[in-house]
Amino acid sequence: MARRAAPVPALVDVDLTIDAARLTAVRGRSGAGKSSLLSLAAGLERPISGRVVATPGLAGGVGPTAAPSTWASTDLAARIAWVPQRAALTIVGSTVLDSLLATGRALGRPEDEVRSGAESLLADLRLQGLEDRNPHTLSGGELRRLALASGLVHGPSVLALDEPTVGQDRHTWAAVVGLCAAAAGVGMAVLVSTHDDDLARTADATHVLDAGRLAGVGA
Ligand SMILES: Nc1ncnc2c1ncn2[C@@H]1O[C@H](COP(=O)(O)OP(=O)(O)OP(=O)(O)O)[C@@H](O)[C@H]1O
Repeated sequence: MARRAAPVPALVDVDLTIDAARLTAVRGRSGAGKSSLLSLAAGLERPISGRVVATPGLAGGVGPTAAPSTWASTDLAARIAWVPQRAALTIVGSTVLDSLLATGRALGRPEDEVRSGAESLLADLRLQGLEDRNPHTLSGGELRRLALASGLVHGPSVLALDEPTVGQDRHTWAAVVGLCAAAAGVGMAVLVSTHDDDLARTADATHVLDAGRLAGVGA
């Protein structure tokens, strides 16, 4: 019988502040802990020790010395958008447009605001013309852009994006990166994990994870 390996922590001693109105990138090798960090920052998982906190001005952070968590007392889903690598997880409607409207409605935004926001996101992300398509018929890159639109449609305060530029061509890459910058520009705390040097160069701050530890600020 195979012996069970001892558990290995995905993150160790991570102390990171994610600022509002900034694009923060996390880089690191495959398996370094980037997705785990995003998942903690988005409140999807709890750390074994330490805390994930949000402050009223909406900086978020992960760290052992942070003040008591306020996430529990807030409408978490409305404040945070998490767009995972497996984008299909975030798609909830029967058509592309429906999926955006459903997300916006579920999070309590007024119908006209949701609709105009959805249409504008589809245009910004070069998805116009695909409104009536079943999301399952989209290409991988289209599906990832739709997931990004779903993350933005309710105007969250924190946007956590796991490798958002994977599968994009030159034009759609520019659309995705432009929207990430625009989200930070309107005050969101945008956190991206990425292997994409060009995306990392556009970030306001870049951190490097190495085997679960923050190994410094990278170029
Ligand atoms: N649910 C889990 N159970 C066991 N191990 C896990 C789990 N989730 C992540 N890990 C392990 O934790 C480590 C960090 O994984 P994580 O997905 O955060 O890495 P990553 O830096 O995002 O990698 P990639 O760039 O390949 O997406 C990896 O060794 C991974 O195998």
